[in-house]
Amino acid sequence: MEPSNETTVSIAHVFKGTFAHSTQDAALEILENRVLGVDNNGKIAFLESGKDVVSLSEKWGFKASDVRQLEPHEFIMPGLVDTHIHASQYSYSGTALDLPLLQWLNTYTFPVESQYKDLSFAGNVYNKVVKRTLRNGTTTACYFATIHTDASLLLGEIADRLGQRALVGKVCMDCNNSVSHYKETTEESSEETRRFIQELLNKKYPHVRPIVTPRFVLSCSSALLRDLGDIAKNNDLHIQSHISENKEECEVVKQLFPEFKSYTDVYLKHNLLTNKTVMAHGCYLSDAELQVFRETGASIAHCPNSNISICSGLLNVRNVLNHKVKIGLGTDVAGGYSPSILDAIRRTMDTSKTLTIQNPRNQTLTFEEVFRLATLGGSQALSLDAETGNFVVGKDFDALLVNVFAPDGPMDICGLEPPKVLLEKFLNLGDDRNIKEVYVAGKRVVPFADSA
Ligand SMILES: Nc1nc2[nH]cnc2c(=O)[nH]1
Ligand SMILES: [Zn+2]
Repeated sequence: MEPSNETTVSIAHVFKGTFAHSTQDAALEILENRVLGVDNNGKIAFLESGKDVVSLSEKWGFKASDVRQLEPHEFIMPGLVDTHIHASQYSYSGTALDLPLLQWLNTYTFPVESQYKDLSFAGNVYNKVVKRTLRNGTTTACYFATIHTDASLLLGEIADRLGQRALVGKVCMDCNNSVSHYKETTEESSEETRRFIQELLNKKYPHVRPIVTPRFVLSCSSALLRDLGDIAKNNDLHIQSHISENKEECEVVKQLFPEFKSYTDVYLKHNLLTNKTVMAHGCYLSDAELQVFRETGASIAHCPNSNISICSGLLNVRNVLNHKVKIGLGTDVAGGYSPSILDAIRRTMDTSKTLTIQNPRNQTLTFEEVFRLATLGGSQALSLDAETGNFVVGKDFDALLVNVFAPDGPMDICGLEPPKVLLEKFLNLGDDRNIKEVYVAGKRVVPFADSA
């Protein structure tokens, strides 16, 4: 399309039909008969009434034939945000769910992760996990890789090449009593983290950034935690780790760090809780700890599949929301067996309903609230909501084009359904067959390019 005379920006895509997204005020806003334009920088240029399409075409310089008219059973929603996923554990997802956390790490996780020293092994799995998550609608992923710097850089390169927005973490750990070859010295871990950050930033990938990644308190010495807190602070970087996932883990943290008020206090005192920190799980955080999250702006990645699959616990999301702590959803592959955030949505509802069964005073989350957690909530939890998360003019267009009744898909048409019903059906019954197209920053990334 030609740039219009009135503006230097040109329009790359125009969609007309139904849009569903969340805002701070509304967990679900359905916009029918709207027209949305995406500019050549991948940003949302306008979102207006469908009646204005002629005047918009004159203003922005696109032709009527450029408008993509959605079918009645199609809609566009924001891309899904996975706030916590171990790319390196994808190879054994769907297996090894018979042990609790600490034994699970020693028996399955550390031996597999140690293999990522081999770049061809790493490249093979990392290609597959990025493609699988993109196909399932994950436009933003916050990844743990392994301790290996070059393999972690390769994950960044693959996310960039396939067009996924990603935070990528080289895992840091200088304590490991069970699989002793899978750890670094304190100096190595800090030095390699610096190299990882520098080399990833030097690539100037537009949508892939480094995230400082102490594995968790039990894998890191106090000296390493302090170094990582300093590195994050000096470079204004994101931070991710795990917290209060499992009762045995919480007990061991208490024994090893008796001088700290709580698990949260250990991270706080090592400068690891900031408004760019995301902590996975948090099943056993006290109200006082949630208050610290609120004060620091740190967020929680809720990983319900993992919490149930390795019998860790049930996070009370309602209580987290009542404390005004930022929260998004995570798959936590491979503690969680599914790479899909649609699955995380369903497990979040199941967990919430389980808590209501246990205590009817626990107010069940609504599907609209969980939709927000999976989209805008995730972007807020990763402090990326200035760029993505919903359809606000000026944000990047990260979106899914959903066809609820895709041929050979999992749902049948039984009548004309309103858009809210179509969305609810997709969230509960849909899968990648319904995700016809995926866009990240205005670029169509699914279906994959022939070269992918
Ligand atoms: N679920 C999960 N919890 C952890 N805590 C420390 N490492 C891990 C991990 O790899 N997975
Ligand atoms: Zn995890």
